[in-house]
Amino acid sequence: MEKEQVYESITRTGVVAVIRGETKEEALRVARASVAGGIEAVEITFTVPGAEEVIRVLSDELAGKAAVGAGSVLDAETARIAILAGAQFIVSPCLSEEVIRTCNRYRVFCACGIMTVTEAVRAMEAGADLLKIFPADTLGMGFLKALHGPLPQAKLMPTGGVTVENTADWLRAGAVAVGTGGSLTKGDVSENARRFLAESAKVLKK
Ligand SMILES: O=C(O)C(=O)C[C@H](O)[C@H](O)COP(=O)(O)O
Repeated sequence: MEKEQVYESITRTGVVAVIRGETKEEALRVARASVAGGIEAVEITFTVPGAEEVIRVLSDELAGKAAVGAGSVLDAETARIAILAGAQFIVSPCLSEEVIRTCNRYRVFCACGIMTVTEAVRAMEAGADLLKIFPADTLGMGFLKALHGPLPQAKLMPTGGVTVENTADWLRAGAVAVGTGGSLTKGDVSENARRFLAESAKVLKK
């Protein structure tokens, strides 16, 4: 999947599902239910045991329906393992130039965690495709808006503490998408996904 298509998958609905299950089976179930609810980008975190196997299964099964990525990627080695398993995008919670470099070596979309203006600029200079504001609930919407002052070109995806209730506010504040884990994956996942998408549609369809 080309980088542009990944960006489209992430921003069409504006919601990325962050999947952090205790087992492979749970991760598969939650990812499938998220996509059944309309989400088009799922991030399998590397805290899931056997995450690369989950990525391998889903990238095949969900082809044409959703982009399948890897999350909690902390180093180049993990990025390479994820890419070999078929990950179409890589997400790290922190700024790691070696992760960004590895992604670009294989032309794979890279979302990189940032929490300061300096990190945002470094991530863009290193070639990150999307900046993940993390942890978004700690930094707040004011941080996102302030960042867009000197850096209007930055593509921002707040993650951490994003809920159905605040999704539209984050998008209105200027985010191109949000990443959500706990609020999506507890209870009826497909129904939660539909509720998230109803909120993002209020902003994105205008
Ligand atoms: O390191 C990563 O891969 C992360 O994305 C960190 C968190 O798992 C997400 O920020 C989800 O956070 P919640 O939506 O608050 O559950």
